[in-house]
Amino acid sequence: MCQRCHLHRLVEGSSTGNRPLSLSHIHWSLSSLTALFLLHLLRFCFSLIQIKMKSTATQYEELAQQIESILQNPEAPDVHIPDEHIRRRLADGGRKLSILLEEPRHTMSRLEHVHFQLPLAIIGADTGLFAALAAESRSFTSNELAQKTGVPLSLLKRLLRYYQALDMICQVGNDAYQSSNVTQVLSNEDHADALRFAHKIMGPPVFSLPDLLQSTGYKDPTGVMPTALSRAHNTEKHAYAWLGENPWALKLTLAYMKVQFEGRPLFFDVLDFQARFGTDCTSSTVLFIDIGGSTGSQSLKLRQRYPSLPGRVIIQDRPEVVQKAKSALDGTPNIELEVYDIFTPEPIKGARAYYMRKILHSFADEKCLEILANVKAGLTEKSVIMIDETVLPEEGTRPRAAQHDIEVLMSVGKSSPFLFVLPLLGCAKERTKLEWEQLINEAGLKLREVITYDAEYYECVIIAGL
Ligand SMILES: C[S@@+](CC[C@H](N)C(=O)[O-])C[C@H]1O[C@@H](n2cnc3c(N)ncnc32)[C@H](O)[C@@H]1O
Repeated sequence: MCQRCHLHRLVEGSSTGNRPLSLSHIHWSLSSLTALFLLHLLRFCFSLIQIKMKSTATQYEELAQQIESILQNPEAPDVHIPDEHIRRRLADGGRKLSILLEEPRHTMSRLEHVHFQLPLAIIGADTGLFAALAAESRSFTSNELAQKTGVPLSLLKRLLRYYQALDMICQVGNDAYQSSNVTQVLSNEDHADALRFAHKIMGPPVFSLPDLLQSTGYKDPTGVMPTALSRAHNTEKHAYAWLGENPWALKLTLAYMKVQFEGRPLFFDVLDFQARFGTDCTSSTVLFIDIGGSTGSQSLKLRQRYPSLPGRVIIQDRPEVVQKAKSALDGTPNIELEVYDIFTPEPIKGARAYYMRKILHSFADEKCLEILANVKAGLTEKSVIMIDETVLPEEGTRPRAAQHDIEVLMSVGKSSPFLFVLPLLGCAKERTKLEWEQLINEAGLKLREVITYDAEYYECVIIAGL
């Protein structure tokens, strides 16, 4: 008897006065009722899941089609995403989705080969292949490219295969290669130097990091000499002193520093410097001191942004960098250069703004306190210190900032050998808001504001004063 009939009989029997049902019978019948109910519920859920799966599958199919159509015609006007926030959500989502969809073999292949990309990209730059492709918007045959680069066809074809597979160039036909947005980026000489920095300067330390950490029992190596970088380059010097003695490395490092800020917002985009710090200035007012200002990109942009703002703009840096800045800023009016060591008291008093971008992240807390004490010596009531740095979120940091933190972990150490035996005392690092607050308080300064100007990279300007 089916469960439905049994239920019918049960109801019928009790209402017609038939033979009374025993307790065990009733119990069994109730169980059957429950089972029947569950069976129906299960069927219902299953059909819902089927409908849902169908609609989800349709949605995925549609999404895949949309993505494919964007990829087929990346230059189409509707592909341009003017809203930066949406662009970032799509890029982040795409990257995370691609990883989420990986089978184990994909994960392994990605990690096993990720380090091929950098040296291969450098080969494309060194041979002039990327520059040749980027010079014209048409496609090229492999023969044409072999002639332009001087790379034998047999090798070139293998390189071209790799570059198209890794999306560094486009292949638009059997033997037709064209530049893409990535090729354009890689064809620029400053960009190639930044890649050479990542390869020649940061490559050896990062590959030796597992052994180094293992040999020290995974002690925090930041702020400690020797660093992964100093060991890999066989020097006892701090990274900046080593750069001073190696012009080839300084050239690549300056390119890297320059390139990493290209196309990104500046603090002036959210903070009106003139209105905040530039009132009542005369030509003799010291307006802006760019401490560790390198070849002066920020000072230059400040001048361009406020062309009629009077006052002195001064870059202070190490001697070899000031030398480079002289040629980089050749002929730029209204920007002065001064050799200055941040570990000595600031020689210029009463500037409106003492600005430091990407300086303090290279030093351990106690070194930062020395630097801040030196700057503080120059402050008056009207002065501010502007610390332009990454302020790491406590959760969900994007790759770039997290990678940068590892970069400073490998690169910069203390100059005091005494502190080598006290490794936990300090660390050069990207800092969270709390860590910045603690550092500024400890320096005896008042934290006035933390202004985010580049949310994608957590870049902020931290304003402090007396
Ligand atoms: C990471 S770079 C930042 C450069 C520049 N502020 C920018 O954001 O593009 C650090 C700078 O600090 C400078 N620097 C390092 N040690 C220094 C010292 N002891 N005295 C003065 N400048 C120093 C370096 O030469 C370099 O230009």
